[in-house]
Amino acid sequence: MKALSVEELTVELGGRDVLQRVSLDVEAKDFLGLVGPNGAGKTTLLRSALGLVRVSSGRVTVEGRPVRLARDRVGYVPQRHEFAWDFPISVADAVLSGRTRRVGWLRRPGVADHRAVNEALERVAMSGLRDRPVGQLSGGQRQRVLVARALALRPSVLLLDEPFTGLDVPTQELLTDLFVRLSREEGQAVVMTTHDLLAAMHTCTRLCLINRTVVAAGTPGELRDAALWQRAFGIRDGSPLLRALEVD
Ligand SMILES: Nc1ncnc2c1ncn2[C@@H]1O[C@H](COP(=O)(O)OP(=O)(O)OP(=O)(O)O)[C@@H](O)[C@H]1O
Repeated sequence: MKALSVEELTVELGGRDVLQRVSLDVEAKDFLGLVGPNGAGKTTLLRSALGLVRVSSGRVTVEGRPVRLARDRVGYVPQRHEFAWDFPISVADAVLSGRTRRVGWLRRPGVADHRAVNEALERVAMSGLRDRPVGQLSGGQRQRVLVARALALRPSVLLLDEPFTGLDVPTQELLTDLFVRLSREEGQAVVMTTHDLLAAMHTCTRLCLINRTVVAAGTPGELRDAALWQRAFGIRDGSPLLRALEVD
């Protein structure tokens, strides 16, 4: 069974098709890089897998079930600016809030919830800052909190929206190692949007080039045709990017 399956998905926003007949399968153990230019519909695609956007046609399923029945199986790391950092809560409580879909708004968190929070904080090396108000964190620390918040749900699909933006190299490496381990060793499906194409080529097991529709998908080795990248990004022949990507 596919961890995540997108079939002929069309999404209309503001009177136009932002996604047009997008189809994509993600298996457990995949670390999929979703790449494309600004406005290509990457975030919209992630949000569709969370049931946060109205689908015009097509469907999205998680482990064979419609997303509305599988919300507790999908962890989401939004772009950093989307989180309410001025909310007066501690790191541990922010991470615990990731369990809401499992705990519900009314039930008090139990032992399993606190254990999941502790484990998630450890995985992003943030245990030492668990009582710190989130408003006092640096950008890299905030990103690690968002990742821990998604992991606290123990999801089978982890969706990451530009997780490396503005991070220093050690934090990028810590998170890259974590995402690789989660997918390859622990069998989660990880889907990441990114503008860092070189890093995606090196770390992702598969890439999907998207520009409102899927231009190409495959392993990095299968995407060595420069024409695909030119079509997805609208870049010219001989662009330095094509050389950097070593495509021809
Ligand atoms: N709520 C909305 N109403 C109308 N249009 C929207 C809405 N949300 C997004 N869009 C439009 O949908 C398109 C795709 O946006 P989306 O954020 O999914 O792209 P993206 O690939 O993630 O872009 P970026 O790389 O810049 O983050 C854009 O043209 C955007 O303006």
